[in-house]
Amino acid sequence: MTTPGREVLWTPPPGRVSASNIIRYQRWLATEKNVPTDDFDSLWCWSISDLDKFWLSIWEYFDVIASAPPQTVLADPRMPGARWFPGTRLNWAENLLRHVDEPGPAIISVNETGTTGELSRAELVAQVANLAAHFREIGVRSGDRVAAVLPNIAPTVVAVLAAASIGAVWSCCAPDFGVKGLVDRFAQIEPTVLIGVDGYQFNGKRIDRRDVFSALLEQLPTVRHTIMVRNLGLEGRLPPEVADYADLVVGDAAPQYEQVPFDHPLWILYSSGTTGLPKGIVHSHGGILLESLKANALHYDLGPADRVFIAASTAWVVWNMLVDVLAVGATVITYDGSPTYGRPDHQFEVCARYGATRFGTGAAYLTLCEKGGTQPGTDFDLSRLRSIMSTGSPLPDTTWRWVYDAVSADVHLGSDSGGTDVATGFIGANPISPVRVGELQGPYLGVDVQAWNEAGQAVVGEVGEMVIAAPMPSMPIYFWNDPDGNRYREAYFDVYPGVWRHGDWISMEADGGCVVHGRSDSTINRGGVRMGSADIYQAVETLPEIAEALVIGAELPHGGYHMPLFVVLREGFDLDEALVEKIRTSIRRQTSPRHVPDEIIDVPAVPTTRTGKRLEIPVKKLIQGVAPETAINRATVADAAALDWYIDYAERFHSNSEGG
Ligand SMILES: CC(=O)CC(=O)O
Repeated sequence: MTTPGREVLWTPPPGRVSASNIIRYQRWLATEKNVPTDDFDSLWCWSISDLDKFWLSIWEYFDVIASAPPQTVLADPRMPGARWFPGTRLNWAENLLRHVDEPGPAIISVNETGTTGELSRAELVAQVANLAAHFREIGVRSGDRVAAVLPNIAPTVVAVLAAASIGAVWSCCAPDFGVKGLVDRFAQIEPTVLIGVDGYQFNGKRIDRRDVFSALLEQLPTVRHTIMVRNLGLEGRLPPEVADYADLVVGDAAPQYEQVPFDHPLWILYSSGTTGLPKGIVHSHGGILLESLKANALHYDLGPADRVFIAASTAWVVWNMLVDVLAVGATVITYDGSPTYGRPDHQFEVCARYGATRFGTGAAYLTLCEKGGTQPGTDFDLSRLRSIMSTGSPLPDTTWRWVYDAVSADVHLGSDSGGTDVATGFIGANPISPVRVGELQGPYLGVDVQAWNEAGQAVVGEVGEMVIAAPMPSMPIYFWNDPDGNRYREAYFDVYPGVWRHGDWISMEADGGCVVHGRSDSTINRGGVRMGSADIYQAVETLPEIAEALVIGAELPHGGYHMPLFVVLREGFDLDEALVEKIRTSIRRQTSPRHVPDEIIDVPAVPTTRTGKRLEIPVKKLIQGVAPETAINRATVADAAALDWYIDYAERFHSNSEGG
């Protein structure tokens, strides 16, 4: 539901606005390019009205290192297949490692019990150069795939930079993946190098993954070279064919960067793959570089004095976004362990201890801290924290308020929505507009984002399909093993040819902000009224009795419709009549009577992907009678046992409806 005139929670102080990168960029645009803009909205309007000038301005303003300067910006604007900066040659890693003379470390490595080390900027450059020299020595060539199963630790950052520096294509999974999940992804891309880890830690336990590494290797016949990172320092010698990472990053190799075409593949990320084999999403050196310069400097206001902490799994695109902060010279704080180690607000403890100026996390984590009654602003010294990025799912209104009450009254809280598909946001934070409760501050520069009604018209103040009407440089260059581009087209362009449909419901608000209402492909459409699940979660998950919820609407044979709401109760509560009524009332009041579900069911857990997205579509399919093996790929589920309850429920639901 859109609410006009949402309450302003934070207004950036004038001194902070005038010192921001985006204001400096605006001044430069006015004086050097004769493009005067007054505020964020006018800057955004200009950025999408002249994509060529906008993206060229990003290239020039940030002085991209390249061997051939751009002659043309957007050579072909058609989607899919837009062609950016043809003829230029550059390297993403070279541009990320250029800030070697700035003060402060490049990487601070943290695990559950404290710091495990720091890498200076010069050390990072040297380690990357030595690992890259090893890759060259063993015959890895531009375009070869380097696959890694590594946690969020410094060697992972070194390895992605080293692979990219020679033009090899990087692909990483987190070490908590099982063998099947790893094979599903890596067998497709036929890597020549596999980098593994002896183990990782989680909640005080040291988890040995050497068996998984061996089992994976057996199923990847293309791998010619293996490297092990001894993260836990587990006893025992490595088999002779496995190189020890620690030996490969020392030496005196000079940095050397292979300059590649703008659209040369940088890394392969994966779609969630909940209903099929995960799709390999391929991004380019140039696209990711320009996007990270723009987003980190202009939207997140980061520079060399910043320290960015995100305890993201390496399987989540947000980890790639963490590495990308090196593009503006910021320090990366990596984290290996449980994000809630010892106490729910442990991540704030890490922010305080290591002086993070920016903290990125999932909305669900902030809500967990809120529900746990934590007061990080009182318990820890968060005086250096300037901004928080909440992403992954919409942030409930109570959590927006909690951040300002319990974390800091003077922090720039941004809720950002984008995805693996573009390795950035489409809509989210900017440092010069007010922060309003429940609202993303606005579109990202250069992103022609619109909400379309059913007639395909752009609407304001109404819920519509989120579309991106013009290309962005960081859109995928292609999907892996998709020679005719069919899978790419089906993923984004099957509804509106030539226009990217992302699959989210949003509203563009009259005040310039945006609201995300949930996934449009899991839309609840009851009697012709389309509703986003996020509005229902907002009404339900703010109740103290409810820990989490999942709602779906399933079209059934013969025109039937079933809309169950699954709730996980907090300890000490029962789903009695009174609570059922309370939930219904909350939904009715905060949304509308049509949003009230048919049934409210107490469940042990909400199944999610490994990156914490609720599995609405697979659960909907189960309830529509799709066989479990078709409805869901279990290897992609964070806790496969959580799903079994829904499989049983769907069976019971079907036998009851057949019987009745
Ligand atoms: C930036 C994002 O939107 C990250 C995500 O896909 O969760």
